[in-house]
Amino acid sequence: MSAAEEFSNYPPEVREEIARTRQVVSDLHAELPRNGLVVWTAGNVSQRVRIPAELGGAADGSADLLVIKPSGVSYDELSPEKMVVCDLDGTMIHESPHKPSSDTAAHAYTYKHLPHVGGVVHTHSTYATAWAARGEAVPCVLTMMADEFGGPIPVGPFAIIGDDSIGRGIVETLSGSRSPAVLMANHGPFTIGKDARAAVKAAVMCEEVARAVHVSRQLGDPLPIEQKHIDSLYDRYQNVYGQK
Ligand SMILES: O=C(CO)[C@@H](O)[C@@H](O)COP(=O)(O)O
Repeated sequence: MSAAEEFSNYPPEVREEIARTRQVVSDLHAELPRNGLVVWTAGNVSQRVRIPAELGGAADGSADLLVIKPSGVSYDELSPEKMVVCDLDGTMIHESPHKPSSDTAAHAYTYKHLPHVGGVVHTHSTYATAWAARGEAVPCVLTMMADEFGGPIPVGPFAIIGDDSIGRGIVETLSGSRSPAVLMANHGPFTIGKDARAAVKAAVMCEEVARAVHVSRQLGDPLPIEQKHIDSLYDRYQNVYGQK
């Protein structure tokens, strides 16, 4: 079935955005093993497909879609055509031989309740998951943490996969934080971003700082950073750094 037939109830502009997003999400999954963030098929990436009101969307984003990987498929077998398209209730909106990721409900809940979020990533990266196993937030003791996370990386509640309890934990925890990452207790990191690439970057940085702070704590007590310095570092990195 062609993409046009697959999503024939959507206007051409939306079908084109779905196709583009499937390519983006498929390609970004390669970043997870490349950065050492996953083993086997653990972990997943999704991106929101924004549907503007003039094309049949809702002002609050509730009619948007999400594109996510198929559950349990090896990273080297992923392709745009295998990416699954769901509504923000986590329900597939097309015929596919593939079931969506087992974390689809968590991704969908996050998009539904955080309209600014355009990408979600979940991994089981070793050091971030070790902090999650202890239910301890990663303290903001590195300038890189102030840059990317604007403070500590918070811990979310223990939640069982399969319904929206993980999504609720992500939203409740991140709604009160500048951090784009949350360590779900006993499970692992979930990250958010303006798009999937930003969420993948947050996952890479989350693992890096979790490792660095862990190593530092083997040597002694890391030095705290004053809040005013955290705020100025965060502001610079978010608004000035790079080619902005
Ligand atoms: O954390 C879990 C399962 O506990 C999942 O993220 C992981 O197994 C990946 O599942 P999917 O292949 O995305 O269905």
